[in-house]
Amino acid sequence: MTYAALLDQLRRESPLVHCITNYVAMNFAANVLLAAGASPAMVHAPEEAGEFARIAGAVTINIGTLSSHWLEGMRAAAEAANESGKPWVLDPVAHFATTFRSKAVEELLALRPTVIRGNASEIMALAGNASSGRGVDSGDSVERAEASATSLAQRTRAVVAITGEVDFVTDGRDALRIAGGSALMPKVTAMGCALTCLIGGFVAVAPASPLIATASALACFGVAGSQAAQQAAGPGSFAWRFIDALAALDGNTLQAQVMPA
Ligand SMILES: Nc1ncnc2c1ncn2[C@@H]1O[C@H](COP(=O)(O)OP(=O)(O)O)[C@@H](O)[C@H]1O
Ligand SMILES: Cc1ncsc1CCOP(=O)(O)O
Ligand SMILES: [Mg+2]
Repeated sequence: MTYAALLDQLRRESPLVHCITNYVAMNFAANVLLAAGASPAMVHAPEEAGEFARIAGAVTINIGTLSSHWLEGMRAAAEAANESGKPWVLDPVAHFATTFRSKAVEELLALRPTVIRGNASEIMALAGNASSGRGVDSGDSVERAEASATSLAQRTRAVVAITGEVDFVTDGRDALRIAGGSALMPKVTAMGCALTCLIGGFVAVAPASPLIATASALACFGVAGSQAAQQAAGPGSFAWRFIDALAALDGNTLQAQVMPA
């Protein structure tokens, strides 16, 4: 299965991706999924999140703007995804910052996500190691977090992706690095959150290959990010150029971004 073939499949099947993401990210993440070829739905109410998860191809859960009410919706969606055999992706935004967040993430981890995607500080802290994260932005390098990702993947049996200058993804045994992107990406809010939603799109079309599916989403961001940065005057024009670049992405460019770690 090539990365190009997976992108083709995503565009052809346009999977319904049930996203529980934060208020900051909702609009941008939905536009990222549409540009890539998937069909996003932002649904977080506990009254309907479980029911919706059953009709989606995958679920993504992001704790960026958490409240008790949202957490109830997250639990319902993750449980329904598990019961109906759908993959789900966890984005533990700034989970180390408060007791409420860290307890919520512990609870969600116990529901066995298929993929976990975070920045280096988030993944180091999730593996129980000291990190220099402050709020939603990373204070650590991907390289420093790689051992944490491997141990977290082995403990949780999830695929774990760390994003940053060069991304790293592992299932606890095999590992890949994904190059590309731009230093403008951490200057645009919700880039990481939107990427988590796109991972949901790829695992929806390749649920049996979560490592390759996750690497495909990371490679899409790598290529589109490098292309958008060539013409961008700053973070504002980068953001809309990035959406355009994703929509125009040539799948044959993806393979060159990925190397074995
Ligand atoms: N310095 C960088 N150079 C190239 N790409 C980057 C850089 N920092 C982040 N990215 C890319 O930005 C996207 C979001 O990652 P990141 O900023 O780590 O997430 P988060 O917003 O969760 O902290 C990923 O595709 C990642 O590869
Ligand atoms: C600024 C902010 N505050 C709470 S969630 C959020 C968005 C963070 O997005 P990302 O982690 O993708 O940069
Ligand atoms: Mg960010």
